[in-house]
Amino acid sequence: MSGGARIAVLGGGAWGTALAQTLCMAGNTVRLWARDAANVEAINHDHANPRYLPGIGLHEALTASGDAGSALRGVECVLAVVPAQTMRIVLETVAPLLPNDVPVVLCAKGIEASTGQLLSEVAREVLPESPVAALSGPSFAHDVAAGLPTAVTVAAEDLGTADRLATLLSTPSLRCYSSDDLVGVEVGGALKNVLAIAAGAVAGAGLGASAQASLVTRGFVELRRIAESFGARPETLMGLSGLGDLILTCGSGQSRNFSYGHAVGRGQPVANLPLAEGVATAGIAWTIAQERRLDAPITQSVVMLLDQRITVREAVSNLLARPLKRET
Ligand SMILES: NC(=O)C1=CN([C@@H]2O[C@H](COP(=O)(O)OP(=O)(O)OC[C@H]3O[C@@H](n4cnc5c(N)ncnc54)[C@H](OP(=O)(O)O)[C@@H]3O)[C@@H](O)[C@H]2O)C=CC1
Ligand SMILES: O=C(CO)COP(=O)(O)O
Repeated sequence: MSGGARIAVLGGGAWGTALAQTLCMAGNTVRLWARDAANVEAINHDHANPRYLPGIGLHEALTASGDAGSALRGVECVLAVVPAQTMRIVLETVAPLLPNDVPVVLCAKGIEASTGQLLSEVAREVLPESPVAALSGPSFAHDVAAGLPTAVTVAAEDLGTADRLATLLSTPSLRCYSSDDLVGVEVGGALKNVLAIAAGAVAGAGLGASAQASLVTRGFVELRRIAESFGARPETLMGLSGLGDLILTCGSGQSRNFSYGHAVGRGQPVANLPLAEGVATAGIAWTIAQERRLDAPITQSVVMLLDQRITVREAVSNLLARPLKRET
């Protein structure tokens, strides 16, 4: 169990603040780095992050800084909690400030759209000397920040590293399981966001709970197909970071990806909706599926929907009209 460690969190959004909060509540010293001065000010002086975590009072020991060097000084672990598409630039910013042996735990869920790289591959390129891990699983920031019970997986290629980090990052309300299937944990977390958009779109279009359940189930088949092509283990995909997170995000309006899809399904404007990681991941997931000749019609439908090449009803009609096949 966590307690007494110095930990840095990169990113002052909902998830970074929530993780910092639970780690502080467990007795750790957590310093959060955020680029937005108003955010830093609100965390330090009002013990709040009203933009990203409205209604949550933050622990008084949680401090923030706009200076990455100060946030990283003397830490034994770094949590990287910025959107997937900005992970590379943030890691590049902190690279000169980070001692080699300090592990970096990637907490974002996505695939880098410009390269098709997993975030662990990005991290290894930018921080070749740092141990890299990922934290993923069914966990809404608001729930974690409020101290509600949550379980996630912490994965690293070296099981000893994963075990140590799972111990370091577990708190009385956040239970961390360890795994050495880093790729499996990462890909499951990234792809479930694409499926959450699909589930939200079906719900928003009013196509019924049966359609939603079928879509999520067949979407999970695609997730497994694509993830296994990366070398993910089936049991990882059946765990917290795969099926667990799929159940959470494909069935709750609390999910930003589901909400994004819901707005698309209702024909509402999406321009001002909060971050939906699945938007960036959908295109690259479909590209990867095509390159590897993997059947992924739901992923393809999400891409076409987001490009406004098809409506939700047309997408679902097309899926239903595919040649009948055995359930594999
Ligand atoms: N929210 C949740 O419930 C969960 C989120 N996640 C994952 O965590 C990741 C982050 O999500 P979340 O915290 O919710 O996102 P938010 O949109 O709440 O916050 C994103 C944060 O990242 C910062 N940021 C963005 N770009 C940069 C940059 N180039 N340099 C420095 N900081 C930057 C933003 O700063 P600024 O305010 O200045 O723009 C903001 O503080 C995502 O991959 C998400 O899928 C995982 C589990 C749960
Ligand atoms: O990943 C999450 C919960 O596990 C958060 O999902 P959203 O980004 O869709 O809100």
